[in-house]
Amino acid sequence: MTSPVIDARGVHVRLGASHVLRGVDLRVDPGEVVALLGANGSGKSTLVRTVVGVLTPSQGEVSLLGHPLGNGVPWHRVGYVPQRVSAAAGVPSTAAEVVASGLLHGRRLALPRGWRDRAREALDQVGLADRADDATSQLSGGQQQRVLIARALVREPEVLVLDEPVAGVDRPSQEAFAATMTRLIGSGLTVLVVLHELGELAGLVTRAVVLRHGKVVHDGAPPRPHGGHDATGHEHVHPHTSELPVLTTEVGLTDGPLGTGSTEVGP
Ligand SMILES: Nc1ncnc2c1ncn2[C@@H]1O[C@H](COP(=O)(O)OP(=O)(O)OP(=O)(O)O)[C@@H](O)[C@H]1O
Repeated sequence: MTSPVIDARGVHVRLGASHVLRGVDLRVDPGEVVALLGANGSGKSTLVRTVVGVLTPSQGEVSLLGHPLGNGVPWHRVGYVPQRVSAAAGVPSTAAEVVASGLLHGRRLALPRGWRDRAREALDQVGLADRADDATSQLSGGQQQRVLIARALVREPEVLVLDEPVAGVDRPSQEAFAATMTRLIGSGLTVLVVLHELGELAGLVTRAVVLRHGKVVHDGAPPRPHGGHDATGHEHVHPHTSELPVLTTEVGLTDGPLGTGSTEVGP
């Protein structure tokens, strides 16, 4: 039997007074592309932050690449793109420098030889090679997000964990990102990705896990795009109504992974 790349069992996470994750099991096998879906506040970010060791479960166990979370995890084989944060915070740095910081891990406190070329190659994968020497503060929010994706890719990870990687990124950049992912997945990359809509990644996702109130309510086939609402170019500008087809009906839920009242879904 294949060893899972990500193996979370019976995970509970409490943040302050909130019991956010309530007994989550999540297994991701090599080569899978698993989308994590769910309404706002259902616990998606909390789960991925727990998987990459940012948060500690109050109960349950998490293994990554066969190692229980802790010092033994080969972090250099793991890429993580957090939910949208500015790549420009703190000390002023160029896009290439931010990307190169992805080459630092564990005890590696000095950049390896050739880091500039590697950073430039990673930036090229997200269509930003020409901005390598620009200060990140001069980049738009969407471009900064692409810098963070490049920072995760520069390690040439075996597993990539992404929290809404294309939120706020324009359609051409989403397409470029999907093309890069297609190539990496073709060469064996394993992916766990939080998404609000499958969008450009729909064709790549092999399985969907839907969270609701901190519990897994679906683990199986990804929802099919329905009525065109997940299609390229669709404008997500209006709220759900009970008559509208939602992703949720595809996965047999009474409430949607995107949540009633979300503005994500429409015909
Ligand atoms: N530091 C914190 N302290 C207390 N509660 C928190 C903290 N961080 C998150 N939460 C709560 O945990 C719940 C889950 O949050 P989380 O960010 O994991 O949801 P999400 O599914 O990723 O949502 P979104 O789609 O909006 O990004 C929310 O109710 C949130 O308010």
